[in-house]
Amino acid sequence: MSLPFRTFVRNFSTSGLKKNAIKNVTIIGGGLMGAGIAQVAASTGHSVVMVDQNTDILNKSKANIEKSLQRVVKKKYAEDPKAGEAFLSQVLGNLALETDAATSVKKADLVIEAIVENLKIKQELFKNLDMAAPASTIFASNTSSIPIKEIAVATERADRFGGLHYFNPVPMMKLLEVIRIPQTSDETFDKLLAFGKAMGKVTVNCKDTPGFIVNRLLVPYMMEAVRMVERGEATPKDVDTAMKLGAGYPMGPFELTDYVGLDTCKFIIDGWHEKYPDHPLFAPSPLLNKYVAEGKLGNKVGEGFYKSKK
Ligand SMILES: CCCCCCCCCCCCC[C@H](O)CC(=O)SCCNC(=O)CCNC(=O)[C@H](O)C(C)(C)COP(=O)(O)OP(=O)(O)OC[C@H]1O[C@@H](n2cnc3c(N)ncnc32)[C@H](O)[C@@H]1OP(=O)(O)O
Ligand SMILES: NC(=O)c1ccc[n+]([C@@H]2O[C@H](COP(=O)([O-])OP(=O)(O)OC[C@H]3O[C@@H](n4cnc5c(N)ncnc54)[C@H](O)[C@@H]3O)[C@@H](O)[C@H]2O)c1
Repeated sequence: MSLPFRTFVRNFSTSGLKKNAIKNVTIIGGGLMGAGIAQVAASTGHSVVMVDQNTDILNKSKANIEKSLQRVVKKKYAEDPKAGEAFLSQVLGNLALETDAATSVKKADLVIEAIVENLKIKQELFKNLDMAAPASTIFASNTSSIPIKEIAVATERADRFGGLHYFNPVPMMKLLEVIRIPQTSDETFDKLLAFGKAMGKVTVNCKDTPGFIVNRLLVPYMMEAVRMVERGEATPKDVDTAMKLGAGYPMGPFELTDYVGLDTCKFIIDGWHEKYPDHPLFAPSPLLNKYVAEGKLGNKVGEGFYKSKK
């Protein structure tokens, strides 16, 4: 539907930039995903506030961002180290750290939640943010598996709520799944799509169905991998080798689980098992549960199915 001319003109400032474009972004959760989202948003000219529970965690998140940025600079500015330094300081200049979520959203155009994969904790967070953020602020969750509508119900802004599902590692994975619920307004959805593109992502439009698109296909594949090992039919190493050399995947399922985090994987499966108790696919995995119980959560703690290289 084409915009009336006067609306078209109103939406553009004299500089030609879209006047209502998302500029100020708050990321709640500075873990694997939140730090990556903050890094890419700051690298693409957005003003970013990254929030986590304490300054120790935030300092570790920032250190991870700097490590990742060094890898980007080494590749992108190999011929011009000075430009690389300028890029690095510009990106870090776009990034602020905050432990108080309510303060962090005062000027936010968009809030992206990337905290633990737990519905009640996400709902509690958004309920509090709903009271602190301006009415115009859009809320989005980076959840892997929880229905966006079940998170949005904790707020009074379902029309300004959507899903932005990024992929790990965010600086390298081009895809962004943009999810709308029935109440998401066209304006909100358009802004989320435009923001994804402004971050350099290729967006796909998703309905609020279990696993959206990628995880709907990825979870069955990865769960069958772990059942194969539980049945004694193959080792994790051979399954990974087979999928890399036989199917051309950059990582096998067990390497990927270490990369994603065994805790997050367990949260996903436990959530779907609770919702669909009779579905055999989501029956808990004794092997995955054993590793999580032993604290072997993957690369982020140095060991999962494998001991981490780096
Ligand atoms: C099996 C047990 C059962 C488990 C149950 C499962 C149930 C739940 C499962 C669902 C989980 C869903 C999670 C989520 O919702 C959805 C996802 O995110 S799924 C994950 C998607 N991502 C992938 O599949 C990643 C696949 N891997 C890759 O693409 C590549 O391996 C890589 C990560 C890009 C790394 O590249 P490689 O070439 O392999 O290796 P290098 O590490 O040497 O990197 C090369 C080069 O790339 C640049 N680079 C790499 N990483 C970064 C980074 N983080 N930041 C910046 N730059 C990076 C860099 O230039 C590297 O060169 P170097 O610096 O090493 O010189
Ligand atoms: N790990 C992946 O590959 C991946 C990919 C896509 C989406 N996701 C989703 O992203 C979300 C985060 O996953 P992750 O892997 O980054 O987890 P993570 O454990 O690495 O990070 C979660 C962060 O949230 C913080 N946190 C928890 N509760 C908080 C609160 N109330 N306020 C502020 N910060 C809080 C934690 O301190 C931690 O730093 C989950 O919903 C997950 O399903 C994960």
